[in-house]
Amino acid sequence: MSKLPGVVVNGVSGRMGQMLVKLVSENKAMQLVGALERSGHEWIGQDVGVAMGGAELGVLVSDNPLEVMAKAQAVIDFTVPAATVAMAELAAQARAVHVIGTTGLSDDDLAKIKAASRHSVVVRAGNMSLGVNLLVQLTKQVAAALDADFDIEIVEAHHRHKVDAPSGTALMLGEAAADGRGVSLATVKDSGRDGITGERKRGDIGFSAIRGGDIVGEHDVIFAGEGERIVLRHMATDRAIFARGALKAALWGQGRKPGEYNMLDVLGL
Ligand SMILES: NC(=O)C1=CN([C@@H]2O[C@H](COP(=O)(O)OP(=O)(O)OC[C@H]3O[C@@H](n4cnc5c(N)ncnc54)[C@H](O)[C@@H]3O)[C@@H](O)[C@H]2O)C=CC1
Ligand SMILES: O=C(O)C1=N[C@H](C(=O)O)C[C@H](O)C1
Repeated sequence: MSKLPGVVVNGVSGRMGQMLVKLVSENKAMQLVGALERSGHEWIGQDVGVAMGGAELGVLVSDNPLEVMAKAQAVIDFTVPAATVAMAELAAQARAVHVIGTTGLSDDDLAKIKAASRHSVVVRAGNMSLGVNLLVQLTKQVAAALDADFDIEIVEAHHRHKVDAPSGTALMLGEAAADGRGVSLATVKDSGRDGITGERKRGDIGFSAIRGGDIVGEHDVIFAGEGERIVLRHMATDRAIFARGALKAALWGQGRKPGEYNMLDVLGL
C-alpha cells in the first residue's frame, strides 16, 4: 500500500479544480484519492480524468464528502464559501490538512474555519502564488517606508466569471499595506467609489476592480505622491501558479500542529 499522502480535490470541474486534479495526479509525492463536486453536477459518478476530457485517473467524482474524506490526508479546496465552511468541519474530523483558496469568505465563515483549525491544519490564502506572496511582503515594506503623503490604491483585474470583489489578493495586499502603516485595514478601506464621493481621505487605502474576458488575475499596488508614483505589479498568466502553491501547502501541512497558517508560512517568506 502506498504511503504517499492522499489528496482530495474539492470542486473538480471548476477552473482551479481541473488544474488541481491535473497537477495532483502528475505529482510523485502525493496521490489523488478523491474528487468532489456539488450534488446534481453532471460529472458525479464519472471518472474525473475522463470527465476532464483526458485519460482515466481511477477516481470517480463524488458528491459525498464524508465518505471521500475518510481516505484523505489533505483536501485542496477552491470552491465557494458555503462549501469551504462545510469542508472545514469534515477536514477537522478527518484530521486532514485543509488548503483553502476560496475567496469571498465572510467574517462568520472565517470564524467557523478558525474553530475547525483547533483540530486540523488549515492553510488559507487569497492567493497561493509565490509572486503574489512576495508582493505582499514588498507592499508592507514600501508602506512602512512612506507616510500618508503617498496615497495607496489597489487595482485588480479578473475574468468575467469572478463573483467576489475586491479580490482575495487585493485584500491581502491591502492588509499588508495597512500593516506596514501600523493601522487596521477596516478603518481605512475605501472600495466601490461611485457618484459624488468627496475628496480622497488622507490615509485611506482605495480598491478598484476590473472584470472582463479571460484575465487570470492582475494586481497593482499604487503609491501616489506629489510628483512621483511607485507601482508594484503582479500579473498571473497561468492558473498553475496558484495550484502549485496549493500542492506545496498540502505537503507542508503534513504532521504539523493544528492551527491556521498562510502561504507566507509555507513559503518561509
Ligand atoms: N487563493 C488562490 O490562489 C486562488 C483562489 N481562487 C478562488 O477559488 C475559488 C474558485 O475559483 P474558480 O475555480 O475560478 O471558480 P469555478 O466557479 O470555476 O469553480 C468552483 C467550483 O466549485 C464547485 N462547487 C460549488 N459548490 C460546491 C460544493 N458544495 N461541493 C463541491 N464543489 C462545489 C462548483 O461546481 C465549481 O466547479 C474562487 O473563490 C476564487 O476566487 C482562484 C484562483 C486562485
Ligand atoms: O477568482 C480568481 O480567478 C482568482 N481569485 C483569487 C483572488 O480573489 O484574488 C486569486 C487570483 O487572483 C485568481
